[in-house]
Amino acid sequence: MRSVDEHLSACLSVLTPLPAVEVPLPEALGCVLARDVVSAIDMPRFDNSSMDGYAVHADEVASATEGTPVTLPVLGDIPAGRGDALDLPPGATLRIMTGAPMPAGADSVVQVEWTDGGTERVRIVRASRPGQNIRRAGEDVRSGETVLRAGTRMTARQITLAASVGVDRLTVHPRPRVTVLPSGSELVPPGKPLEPGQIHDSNGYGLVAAVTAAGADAVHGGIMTDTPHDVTAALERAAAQSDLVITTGGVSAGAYDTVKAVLRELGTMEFVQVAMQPGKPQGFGTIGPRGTPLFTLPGNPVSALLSFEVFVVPALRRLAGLPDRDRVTATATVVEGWRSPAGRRQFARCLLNVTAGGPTVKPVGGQGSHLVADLAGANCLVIVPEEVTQVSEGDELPYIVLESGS
Ligand SMILES: Nc1nc2c(c(=O)[nH]1)N[C@H]1C(S)=C(S)[C@@H](COP(=O)(O)OP(=O)(O)OC[C@H]3O[C@@H](n4cnc5c(N)ncnc54)[C@H](O)[C@@H]3O)O[C@H]1N2
Ligand code: MOO
Repeated sequence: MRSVDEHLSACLSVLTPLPAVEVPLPEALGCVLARDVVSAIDMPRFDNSSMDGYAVHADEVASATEGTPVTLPVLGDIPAGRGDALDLPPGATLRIMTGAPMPAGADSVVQVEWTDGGTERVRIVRASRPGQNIRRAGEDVRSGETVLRAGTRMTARQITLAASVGVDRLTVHPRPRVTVLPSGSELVPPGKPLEPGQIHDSNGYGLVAAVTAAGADAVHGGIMTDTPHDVTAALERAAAQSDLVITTGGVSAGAYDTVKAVLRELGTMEFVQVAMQPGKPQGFGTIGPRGTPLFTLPGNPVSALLSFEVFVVPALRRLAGLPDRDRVTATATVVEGWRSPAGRRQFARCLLNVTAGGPTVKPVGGQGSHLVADLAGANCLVIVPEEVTQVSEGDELPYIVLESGS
């Protein structure tokens, strides 16, 4: 059997980031920048007020208190967006709004709460230091500065920055387009009645959700029945339309394991047994004229979703242009033991509890590959090394956090 790490390395070795494309800013969400973003402007663009108030000469209001207010004439208003060059002469104020450009000569802003709010004359009851309530040109970003580096993933924060510096198109690695193809003649979509021997397709729905949660674009390509013609047509269509294809089912030792049979003809595939539990039967390769990567995940729903976490999430990161990442960042103390198969790395569905004494884990019911209710109740996967057959209370084990269900 191949180790988990060997199989992951073999899959990743044929994957490279998707070719860069230029997209409108809103479409860049979730994508990884392929080119640096350089600002052509200072940010703020000009000295401006951070408060609604009055632009003043600080030395003229230095003595202002509730008991000894300073009263000055108000020469006019500067709303945000006013663009004409204004001067503040000595002995006067201009009413100014948040974000409005500072008039030449003024060196401070008194916020309106420290005044009587007058429009002809204003009574100021507190001093304001030089520079107070002024946001300086270029203090955030300098013109010519690289504000976002290639390799950065675009979230709402980076979109805000790009928009602020006026960039409306970005060069990015696109979000991978993924087609999920569940296989099995017993499968019926949820919402449809079940005839004897039939079950609902859960892998198709679960994996589309998992792909989306991983930041890629997913489509359910329809259920493939166990006929070679159906499987061939679905695989060829998916390979032509996608950057990655995921199938489930039909790859172990069954007489009707059609996916495996068809792919032996159609693609450059490797079917292996991986020393893990769940997720032993795995396949990876490329199909179609574009060499579209393809994962054949096992059909058992728990096996399919956990294999996705272990192998497909790193593959999607690679295609999206993100660096490899070790998802194990901590260990937790076991508070209730369980058994693990000899010679296989177990990904045990557990409940993680972060306590004052540190994180603890305990198993959620059974570890069978068909137990989807227990899977839904888990919030982490504890990784039990290949040589361990009994996990005991007090053991310290690494874990992967799953997306929170609460
Ligand atoms: N003789 C052997 N039998 C099996 C072995 C083995 O080594 N020798 N391995 C077992 C393990 S481990 C797994 S995992 C499964 C994987 O089998 P397949 O990938 O070929 O999947 P299927 O046989 O098509 O289905 C397995 C199971 O999962 C259900 N299933 C399939 N697709 C879906 C779906 N979209 N939604 C919900 N449930 C699905 C299917 O009905 C079966 O119950 O093989 C073991 N057998
Ligand atoms: O290895 Mo299978 O994936 O346990 O059920």
